[in-house]
Amino acid sequence: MATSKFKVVLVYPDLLGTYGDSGNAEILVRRATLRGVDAELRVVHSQERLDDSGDVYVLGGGEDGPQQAAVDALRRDGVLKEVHQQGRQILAICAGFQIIGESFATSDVDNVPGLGLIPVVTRRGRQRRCVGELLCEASSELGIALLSGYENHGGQTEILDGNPLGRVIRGVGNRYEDTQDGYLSDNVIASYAHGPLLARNPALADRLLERVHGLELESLRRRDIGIEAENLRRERIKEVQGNKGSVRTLMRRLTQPNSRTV
Ligand SMILES: NC(=O)CC[C@H](N)C(=O)O
Repeated sequence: MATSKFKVVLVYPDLLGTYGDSGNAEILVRRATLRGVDAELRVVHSQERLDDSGDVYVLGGGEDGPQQAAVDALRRDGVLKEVHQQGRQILAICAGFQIIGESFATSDVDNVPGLGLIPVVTRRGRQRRCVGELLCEASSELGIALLSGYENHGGQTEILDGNPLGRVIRGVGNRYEDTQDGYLSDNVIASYAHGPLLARNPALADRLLERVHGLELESLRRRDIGIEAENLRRERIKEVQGNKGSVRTLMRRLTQPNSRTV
């Protein structure tokens, strides 16, 4: 860990906080605390210098204007790039995902330089916006069967090198041309899924915590978690399945023993 206390840094919630994405940071702190970890949430607004002693940096979604303001401020600040190079963990949703890539488009500008932390480019979509429930099969290395979320974006993201977070079962994800959502590397988890993503998929929060160097986690007892998170997850997955496909097949995958979902 960067210091003796586990620290989650919520990056610019004044600009990047659509659909309750700031909740991802709260969930990380909560699930660490439940395991006896001394954890702290540090909220940094866009007028402040970014805290460079975080273990996880959380970026949410945003409309085009705030997204442009956020990338300008983050470039000037320089800390996110530094901590990424040092291997600290980053969770980036939607606009946050686009910002950490090589470039993205807004409704006014075709090619806004991103921070260049991950090799993805986002172009303006020519088809309708991607709006609605998003359901993905998670990358097998995560040991989670399904990821549930909600997407609302115009940008279309192409991965130039590396792997997505998941394969899209329902919805669009990165772009219409393929069935990928997000990006996964040793220290980046990115996705188009709001929800917030970690509220709908607490097992992903745990995988992220497990990636933090030096963080010792006691196992989480079921009674500490409550059944709300599981119910929310099931309800959203069932909702998607109401439109198309077999509920039974998906529910079986959701509850399969090796899925490690909680
Ligand atoms: N929900 C979002 O974060 C939207 C991201 C970006 N402004 C787009 O429309 O593609």
